Amino acid sequence: MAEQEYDYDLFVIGAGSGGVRASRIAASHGARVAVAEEYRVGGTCVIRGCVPKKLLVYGSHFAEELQDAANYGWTVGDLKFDWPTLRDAVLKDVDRLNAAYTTTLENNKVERFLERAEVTGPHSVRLASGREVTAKYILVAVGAWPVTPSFEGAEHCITSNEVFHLPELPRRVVISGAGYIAMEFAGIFNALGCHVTVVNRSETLLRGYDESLRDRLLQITMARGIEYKFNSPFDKVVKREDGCLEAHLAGKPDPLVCDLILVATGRKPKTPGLGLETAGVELGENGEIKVDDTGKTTCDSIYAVGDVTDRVQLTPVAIREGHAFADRVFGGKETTISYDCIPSAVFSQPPLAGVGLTESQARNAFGSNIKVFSSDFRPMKNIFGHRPERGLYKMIVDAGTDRVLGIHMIGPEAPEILQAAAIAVKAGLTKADFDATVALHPSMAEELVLMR
Ligand SMILES: Cc1cc2nc3c(=O)[nH]c(=O)nc-3n(C[C@H](O)[C@H](O)[C@H](O)COP(=O)(O)OP(=O)(O)OC[C@H]3O[C@@H](n4cnc5c(N)ncnc54)[C@H](O)[C@@H]3O)c2cc1C
Ligand SMILES: NC(=O)c1ccc[n+]([C@@H]2O[C@H](COP(=O)([O-])OP(=O)(O)OC[C@H]3O[C@@H](n4cnc5c(N)ncnc54)[C@H](O)[C@@H]3O)[C@@H](O)[C@H]2O)c1
Repeated sequence: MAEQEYDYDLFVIGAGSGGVRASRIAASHGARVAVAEEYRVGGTCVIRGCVPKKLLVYGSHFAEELQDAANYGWTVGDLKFDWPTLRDAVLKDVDRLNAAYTTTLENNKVERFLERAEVTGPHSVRLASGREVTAKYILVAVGAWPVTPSFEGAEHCITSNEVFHLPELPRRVVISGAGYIAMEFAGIFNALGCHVTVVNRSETLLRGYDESLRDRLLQITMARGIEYKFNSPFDKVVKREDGCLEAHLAGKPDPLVCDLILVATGRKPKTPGLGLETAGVELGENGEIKVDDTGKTTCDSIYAVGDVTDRVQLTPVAIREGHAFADRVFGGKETTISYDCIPSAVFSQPPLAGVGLTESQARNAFGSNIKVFSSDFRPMKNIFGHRPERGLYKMIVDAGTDRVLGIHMIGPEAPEILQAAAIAVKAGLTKADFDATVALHPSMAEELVLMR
């Protein structure tokens, strides 16, 4: 088929973080672009991920601020919290962003199909309406989907897809998993006054983060009232006649009785039923699309970006991959993405953030040739608020070159502070560079330049 015979230069499946960015940039390079979205423009991050989650974190954090306010001379009176008010305000903001993303596509002349699309060949896609369209290139940016392990009664549990729409705030919540979503929602529900039990099949929470920080989070959240059941896979869930749920855990005689069970046990690439086999696109064991360094799949005309490739499931990464794809294929720019030193954070309460190697990763890579600096401090805000909680910052340094290999922190505003510190780690700065920087006082961030 000659190039001009294609309906579009680019057809993007999925208008989420990666797909919207790729569509917009490809269109700005002059490509004729269309995008299909089966749910809502904006994707997981905007509609049911990062953004509404962060707003719930903000909303729930007032509990702590209001408690502390009396120490600062404020009389706040009777405290009341109304879940529907917060929920609806958050959902309204999601609508605003959904409209903003739609406008961006319109302004860039990207044609939108608000329906599901499936691949039918190397250059063709079928829409749910039955219409078949052709494109020189297809970009698969369909993201991932929550995984629910199969156990009896799993249909009574919810996932992060539903958690933003709860009709009422549950009194008792059981959360399955101890990763990002589990720890963030454990913090939100706990701050809003729900009784929270985190149930995990292993004894590790937040795998991949520095061990001492994870341990600190565990201690602080336990003191705040969150309960943990480790090494406890779900056996079954029973819905009682009174509407309550019983979570039966393997090897435990008594079930946990609760009002809501949130399953947060990971997300899997959303490739089932996508028709990728019709174009010879190979998948990996987890259903992820296999891509080369440029995002190209095993079919020359089909590319993939974001969570569907199951590399780093973070919004800024999907956005970079979408941008780089569009620049490379339609803008003639050779852009490569560096996956080194990607900063990340868990918006737990308190939050945790890290960049670069953890202490154990550094020991694996450098043996004993590393130095570990740490600051274990009680933030001024916590002292004044009569909170015993301590922050912990760690810096991992290559003893041979003095280069900072990683920074890891837990404490108030850790993600905000870490973003700036990540620039230094990415740039390869040394511990001496940190030491040479004058502290900004009084701040928590100053601990970064005071570790000796
Ligand atoms: C609760 C939660 C909190 C999160 N918090 C953070 C955070 O704080 N920071 C962070 O960096 N990341 C966070 N993430 C991860 C982040 O949301 C994802 O990494 C990011 O959205 C991935 O972008 P993507 O473009 O790959 O996919 P998505 O944004 O998921 O977009 C894929 C889109 O494709 C659509 N689609 C799927 N199949 C089809 C089809 N066949 N036809 C048409 N459309 C289709 C979907 O409806 C979706 O809109 C969070 C995720 C969750 C679930
Ligand atoms: N702040 C952020 O950046 C942020 C927030 C939320 C989500 N995300 C992204 O979304 C992804 C998905 O989040 P998540 O919390 O669902 O996944 P996760 O990979 O962070 O955690 C999954 C948890 O489920 C447990 N688990 C896995 N399989 C299980 C099984 N069969 N039975 C019982 N437990 C099981 C794991 O031990 C782990 O504790 C994350 O990997 C992350 O990349 C990022």
